[in-house]
Amino acid sequence: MQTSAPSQSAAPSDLPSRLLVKVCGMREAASLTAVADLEPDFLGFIFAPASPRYVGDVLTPDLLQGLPDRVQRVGVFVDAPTAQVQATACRFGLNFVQLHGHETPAQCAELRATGLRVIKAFGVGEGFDFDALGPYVLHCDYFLFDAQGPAPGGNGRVFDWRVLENYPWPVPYLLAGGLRPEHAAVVRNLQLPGLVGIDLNSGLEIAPGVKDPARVAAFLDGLGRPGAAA
Ligand SMILES: O=C(O)c1ccccc1N[C@@H]1O[C@H](COP(=O)(O)O)[C@@H](O)[C@H]1O
Repeated sequence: MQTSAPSQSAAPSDLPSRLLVKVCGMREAASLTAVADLEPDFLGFIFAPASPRYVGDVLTPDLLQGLPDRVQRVGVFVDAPTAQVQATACRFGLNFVQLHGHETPAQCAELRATGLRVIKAFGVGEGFDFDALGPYVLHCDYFLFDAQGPAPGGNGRVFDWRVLENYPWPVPYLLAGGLRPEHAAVVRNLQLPGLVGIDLNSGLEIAPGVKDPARVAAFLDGLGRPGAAA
């Protein structure tokens, strides 16, 4: 177990026995296949047009439908209308939506009512107000904590993870923000309440949206995940 859950967190039996790994910002077929072979728990696809990792026309539903079922497909959206998120999720067979903008608790609830699972992302800075998360607690499957930066996500910035020592809610969360292979050893030993997984993105790229499978493998190796080979 990678976490020490406080009394208000999910019961230990609800938490995975190892850190979940999401690799985000996948676009083209070659690196998608190579990274999927490394058996991440989630693969993320950016549906925010302003992102350099925007899937655009490069990603086809066929490409996603070819992924193994054990890999959860996550669509990342920034302030997109519910109907658009839902239609995209349906078209690409997404399991999760990651909401990386100013989406409300009501929108999280609406999307969850359609059967999608919801990850709500928050940018963490100094003096982060955990109370602001309260209205989201009943409507999200996971939270995701990322660094604040000029863009809504994908900034490649690491925040001070010690802020999360005071995490007070029962919703499990993923840690994101500028994670690179050299962080793996530290991440592996993090003891933060509620932490169940990590999200890897720009720190593992050859170019925006093109992941380097060797760097992904190196991170998984550093986490001590067996079977992760380049
Ligand atoms: O990656 C992007 O371009 C992006 C754009 C808009 C919203 C979210 C985005 N990515 C998410 O950002 C975090 C942190 O990424 P990084 O490691 O700092 O590059 C991660 O959760 C991505 O899913």
